[in-house]
Amino acid sequence: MASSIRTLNPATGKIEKEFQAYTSEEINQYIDDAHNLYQSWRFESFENRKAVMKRVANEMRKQKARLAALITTEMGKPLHESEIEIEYSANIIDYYADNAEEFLADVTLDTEKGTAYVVSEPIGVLLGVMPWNFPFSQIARFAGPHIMAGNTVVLKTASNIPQCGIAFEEMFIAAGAPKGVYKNLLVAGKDTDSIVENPKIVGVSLTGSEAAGALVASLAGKNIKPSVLELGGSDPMIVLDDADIEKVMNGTINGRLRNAGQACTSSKRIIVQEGIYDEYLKQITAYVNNMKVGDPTQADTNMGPVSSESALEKLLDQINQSVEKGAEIISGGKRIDRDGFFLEPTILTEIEPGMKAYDEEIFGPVVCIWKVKDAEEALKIANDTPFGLGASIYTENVEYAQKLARRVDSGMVYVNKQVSSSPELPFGGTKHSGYGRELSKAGILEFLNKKLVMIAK
Ligand SMILES: O=CCCCC(=O)O
Repeated sequence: MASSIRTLNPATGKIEKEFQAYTSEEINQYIDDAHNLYQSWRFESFENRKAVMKRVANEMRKQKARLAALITTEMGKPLHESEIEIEYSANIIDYYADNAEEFLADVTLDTEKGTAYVVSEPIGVLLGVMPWNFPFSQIARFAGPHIMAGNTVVLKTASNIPQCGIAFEEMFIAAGAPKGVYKNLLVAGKDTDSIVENPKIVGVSLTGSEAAGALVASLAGKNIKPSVLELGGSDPMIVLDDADIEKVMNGTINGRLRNAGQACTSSKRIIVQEGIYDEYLKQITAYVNNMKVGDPTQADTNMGPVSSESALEKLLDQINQSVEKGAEIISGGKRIDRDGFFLEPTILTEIEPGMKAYDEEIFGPVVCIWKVKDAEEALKIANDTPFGLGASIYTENVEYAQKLARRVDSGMVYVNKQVSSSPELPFGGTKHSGYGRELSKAGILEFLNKKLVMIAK
């Protein structure tokens, strides 16, 4: 039987490598190793943890070309985007190596009862369940903070990027990290449940679909384990009449078409005020019609394939079903006739509730545009979603943008820029986009025992 853990190059449609899933004995052994190492790692000095993690980040930079090629082969993003992702991943790891000690310093409390302070202690072995769309940076933002905090981690990546998962672990081996601090688990999705339930796993962080998140979080909850969920999104991008069209175009290109639109924080609903609508539609149509879509290893390629045949089929179904119900295709809308899983970059307008383009997350290069009378109508559409990850607002009236930002139901609002991430800025959502935060100081605080020490007077 063919393995479900495999590299299937989405640019060619060819299987390049298959992997055998670990047995449950192997999985348990690796979790035991992580648990055993935790007994000493938890008391390791910040200086020593930092030295290990700095070497991991350096290895990543040294091996950037090989790692970027693996990302592109396994999930299809253009090579130049993969290289940026490797740099970014190394930066995240450096950020926590440099700042963890300060973030986790004891906090003295004001009390008349005596001397009291809170110590931030690690809690044990954490499971990360990470997706394919950013194979390295998603792991970095999990492993970087929590290993620096003194936890140890095991990691399950999506089944379509096994070589990226293995390569991430190789960075730790090359850095001389102690065995057990980081372990990649080659396991199929169905084995995740038993890992969450393993008594030596004390917390889980998942980035992925709503369905996967609900399942993993319910198992974690049943076993009294904390979880962080970073799930889907249908981020609104509100464009007001006085917006700078260049910023709006940059925001659309980087915020909707980068990574072939396969980002949780992609601007999936672009809501444009009527005064700037025609100019925007003209410019975005011209851009989309001139995009170079194709081989992601070529330097001049703007967009590669989507991740899989099933992802492509789902996108085509979402487009076609919406069109049947009255949505209009301004550009694209079809599969590109070549090997691999390529979708024409697509522009859709006239989208109404009841259409998949309105009701569902569109995880691909489909620019969905709404025309609205004013900011109030824009806000109504923006908040009409079960998701609440990010949002962006484009206007030259920054004061007004900040007022609107407080009325958007989301975990992040960017003004005059696409939603993105940065080591020092918190990342996460509300509603069905999940809970908890990654990155920044907030990210390292998720899996800790905040222990009170109180010395009575
Ligand atoms: O799919 C979500 C990944 C977030 C992308 C980013 O880090 O900007």
